[in-house]
Amino acid sequence: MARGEGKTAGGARFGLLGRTLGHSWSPLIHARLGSTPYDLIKLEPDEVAPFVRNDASWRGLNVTIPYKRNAARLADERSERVERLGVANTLVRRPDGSVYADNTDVLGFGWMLESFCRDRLGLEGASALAGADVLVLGDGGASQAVQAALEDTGAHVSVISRHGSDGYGGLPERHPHALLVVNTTPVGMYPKCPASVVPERDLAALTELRGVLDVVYNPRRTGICLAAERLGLPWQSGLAMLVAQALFSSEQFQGVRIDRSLVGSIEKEICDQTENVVLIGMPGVGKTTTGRALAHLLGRPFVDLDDAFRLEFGTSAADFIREHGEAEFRAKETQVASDYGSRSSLVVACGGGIVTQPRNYDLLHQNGTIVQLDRPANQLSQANRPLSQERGIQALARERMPLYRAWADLVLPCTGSAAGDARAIAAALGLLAR
Ligand SMILES: Nc1ncnc2c1ncn2[C@@H]1O[C@H](COP(=O)(O)OP(=O)(O)O)[C@@H](O)[C@H]1O
Ligand SMILES: O=C(O)C1=C[C@@H](OP(=O)(O)O)[C@@H](O)[C@H](O)C1
Ligand SMILES: [Mg+2]
Repeated sequence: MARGEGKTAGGARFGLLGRTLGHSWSPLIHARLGSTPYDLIKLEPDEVAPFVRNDASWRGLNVTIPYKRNAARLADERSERVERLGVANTLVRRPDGSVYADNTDVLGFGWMLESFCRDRLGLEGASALAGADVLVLGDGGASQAVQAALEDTGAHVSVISRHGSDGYGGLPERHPHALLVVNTTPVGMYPKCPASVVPERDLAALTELRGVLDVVYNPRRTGICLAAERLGLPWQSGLAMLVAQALFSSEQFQGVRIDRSLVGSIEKEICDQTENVVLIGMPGVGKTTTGRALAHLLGRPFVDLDDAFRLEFGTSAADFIREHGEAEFRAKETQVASDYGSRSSLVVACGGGIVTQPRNYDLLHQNGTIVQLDRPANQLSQANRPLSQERGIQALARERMPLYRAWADLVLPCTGSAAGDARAIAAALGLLAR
């Protein structure tokens, strides 16, 4: 039996049951909710029934693929939601030893939908969706939970899938009145990101669309969320659903009501921890130096994309440009940006020309807050910067300053010390220890 670490002998015990469990936020979330110790429990199919039925050491379990059906079947009693869907993500061992199954994915999505409708769409709540057209993308397990929560609102739900009668082609023609789109497919999930199952032009053509929800939470902005953001539409990643389902599970594990405002604060804590800070700006402005200082301040890994380029291709960015020209450099620079942009919790310093390629924006913003360092052009270092030397700083600034501005979530006028700039960025992003 390949159990997770931290097993407790005969005591209260919580955990996530699955077959292949990579990194999971659930232990951290449940620690905040009071369900500890919370382990990752990896079992082979033949181990699941004996563990669930006979191992008296666990008190509460979350269950993930591929065991949600087993969980529903193995329970002595099922909630109405589990009876309806045939899948459970929550098991509770009662004092008499019997096992109760619930599905808090439904409740978690319901919570996310309710707060999205209220806080982002300005509606009275999800019940205001009654009669509205909602498109649910995908027809797998997550889709079942989303559909169940939407049914309760009275919305008119259309399930879009590859194999069903209602496919992905021509959505704007078939569903011209869609008000909300919910992605339940794994398309766009790390590491194959950013990606979207619906092209941006089709979202743009849905003229009554008010918002986009995704159940995927890594990266923070999937392809469909990035598209929504560009179209000026409210969007929400699946992190809210993840935290909310954990809260509803934890309530059942402990048999108490838990403060609902914890959903927002835990979600924010995870966002703050995982979102990359990405520095852009003119060559010589101080991205590399300030980036290193910021990483040190925050205790995070630092990646300079020019260093990563040298590691990957065996030559410095400057030498590569001198030898092969700029166009070839840009193609390779995008590969490097794609790799590091999809990771989490990094401080990333870009090369000054990263903004010349529009495709790089989604790669860096999917998981990152973009910060422009700004200082007067006459203060910029030009040493070993072939493009600054050939084209002149003023010409580069004319071309790039509007792009830096358009990409930046935050513009930082440099103060004169890298450590001071690092502190100013951390403070502006709310990342200093509270
Ligand atoms: N805050 C700062 N104040 C003064 N000089 C700085 C500052 N940050 C960086 N420098 C200097 O400016 C030059 C360019 O910095 P660098 O971090 O390589 O910029 P970039 O990565 O944006 O091209 C380096 O010589 C560095 O020591
Ligand atoms: O401005 C540019 O086009 C470049 C800037 C450099 O990075 P810095 O901005 O860190 O100097 C490096 O990526 C390459 O020489 C190209
Ligand atoms: Mg640099």
